[in-house]
Amino acid sequence: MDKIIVRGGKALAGKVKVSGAKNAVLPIIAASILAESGTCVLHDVPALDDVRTICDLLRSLGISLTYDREVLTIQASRLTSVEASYDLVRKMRASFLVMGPLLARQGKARVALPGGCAIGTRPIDQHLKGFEAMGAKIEIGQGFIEASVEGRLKGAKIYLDIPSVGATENIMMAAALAEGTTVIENAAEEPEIVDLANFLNGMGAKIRGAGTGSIRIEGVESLKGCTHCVIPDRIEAGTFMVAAAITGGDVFIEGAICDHLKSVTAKLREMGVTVDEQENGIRVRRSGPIKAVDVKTLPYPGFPTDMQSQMMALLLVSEGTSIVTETVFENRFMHVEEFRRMNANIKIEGRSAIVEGGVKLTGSKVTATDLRAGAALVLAGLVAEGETEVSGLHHIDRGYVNFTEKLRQLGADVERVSPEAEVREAASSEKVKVSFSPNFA
Ligand SMILES: CC(=O)N[C@H]1[C@@H](OP(=O)(O)OP(=O)(O)OC[C@H]2O[C@@H](n3ccc(=O)[nH]c3=O)[C@H](O)[C@@H]2O)O[C@H](CO)[C@@H](O)[C@@H]1O
Ligand SMILES: C=C(OP(=O)(O)O)C(=O)O
Repeated sequence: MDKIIVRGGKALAGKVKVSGAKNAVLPIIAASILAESGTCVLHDVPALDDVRTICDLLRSLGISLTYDREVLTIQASRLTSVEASYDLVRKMRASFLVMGPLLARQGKARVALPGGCAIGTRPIDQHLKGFEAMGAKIEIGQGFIEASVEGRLKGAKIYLDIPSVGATENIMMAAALAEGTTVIENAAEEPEIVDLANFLNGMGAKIRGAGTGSIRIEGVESLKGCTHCVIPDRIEAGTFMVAAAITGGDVFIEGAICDHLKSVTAKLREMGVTVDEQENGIRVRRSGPIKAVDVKTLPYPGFPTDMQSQMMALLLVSEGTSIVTETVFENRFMHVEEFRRMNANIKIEGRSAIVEGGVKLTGSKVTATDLRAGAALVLAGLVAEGETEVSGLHHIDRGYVNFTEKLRQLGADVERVSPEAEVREAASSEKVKVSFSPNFA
C-alpha cells in the first residue's frame, strides 16, 4: 500500500490549478444514461478513482465511454442492463445515482444497497420517497433495491425532510423524463446541483430553480447527448486554501470560483488569513498568527462538511480554543484520533469537537479514515515537526487529482512512496522513491 511522506516546515507559494469537481461529475456521468440519442462530451473530467468507478458501472450497463485528457465521451443509446452490482456500489456510494436515470429511461432499476460508511449511516430513504411519489414500486431484498414503474414516472410534489444532495440529484434526473411536472421542495442548493441541472437542460430537460430550495422540473419525452464543462472542485480549492493558510504561505488557486467558497473564505478571514477574490481564482496568504474560530457544518451555503477535517487541521495551529460542530454526518470525527497521534488535544462532546489551538504538532504514522480526513492529515503534516507518514491513500485517490504533485509544485516537502518500490530498493540496496501517477482507463 502506498504512503504519503510529509516533512513539515515549508511555506507554500505559487499557483495551483483546480481540477473538475468530483461531486459534480459523478451525477453528470450518471445523468448521461438518460441520453437515448447523441453523444455526451464532458470536459474537465478529473482522473479520479471515483470517476473510474462510475465509468465501470456505466460500461456494465452496456454504455460505451472513452476518456482522453480530461474529456469523457459517452454513448448511451444502447442499454443492456439495469443492474448496479454490489462491488461497484460498495466502492462508491454515488453509484446509487444511476437509480433515477435507469428507472426513468427503462422503467426499472436494480441497485445494490449502498449501506453506511466511515462518516455515517447515510440512509437513502429520501431518494426512495421521491421515486415512490412519482409512481415507482420499490422492493428491497437480497441486498438490492428494485424499483419499477408501469409506463412513465409521473410528476409529483416532493418535500425532502432534509436537503439531501444525492436525493435532489436522483429525483431531478428521474423527473426529467417523467410525465408532467415535479417540484422538489427543501431541495439541496449546492453548486453541483446547478451544474447537473445545466447539463440536463443542455440535453433538452426543462429544469428551473436549481440552486434554490425549490426546483421545478417539467418532464420531457426524450433527452439527447450534449457537450458540457464540469465546474471546478470547490472542496479541492478549499483544501489548497487551508494548505496556504496553515503553512503561512502565499498561493493562487487558479480556477476556484469565489462564489462557491464564501463560507470557507469568511472563516479564513475571521481567523486573520488574507483572501483575495479574483476573477480566475483565489489568492490566500498568511504572515502572522491566526486566531481560533468556531465552525459549524451545514448544507450549502453553510460551511461544507467536506471541509471540516481540513479546517480542524488549521484550527490546531491557531491561537485559542475552537468548537467544531458537525451537523451533516453523525460520525465524521474519525480523523480526531489520528490528529491525536500528532500531539493534538481535541475533546469530543456529542456532535462537537473542542480543539485546542497553538499545539506543536509532531510528525507521526497516521491513517486516512475517509477522503477529506486523508487530505487533512497531509495538511497537518505540512506544519508538523519531523516526518508524517499517511497511509490509507485509496481514500485520497477517490477525490484528489495528483495531490502530492500539486503540493510539491507549491514547494511542499512531500512524496508518495510505494512499498513495492522499497522492497525492490532493499533488494538492489539502492534508495528509490516512486511518485504516483494515476492510471486512468
Ligand atoms: C458524491 C457527492 O456528491 N457526495 C457529497 C454528497 O453526499 P450525499 O449526497 O450522500 O449527502 P446527502 O446530502 O444526501 O446527506 C446529507 C445528510 O442527509 C442524510 N440523508 C441523506 C439522504 C437520505 O435519503 N436520507 C438521509 O437521512 C445523510 O445521512 C446525511 O446525514 O453531499 C454531502 C453533503 O454535502 C457531501 O459530504 C458529499 O461529499
Ligand atoms: C463524503 C464525500 O464523498 P462521498 O459522498 O462520495 O462519500 C466527500 O467527497 O468528502
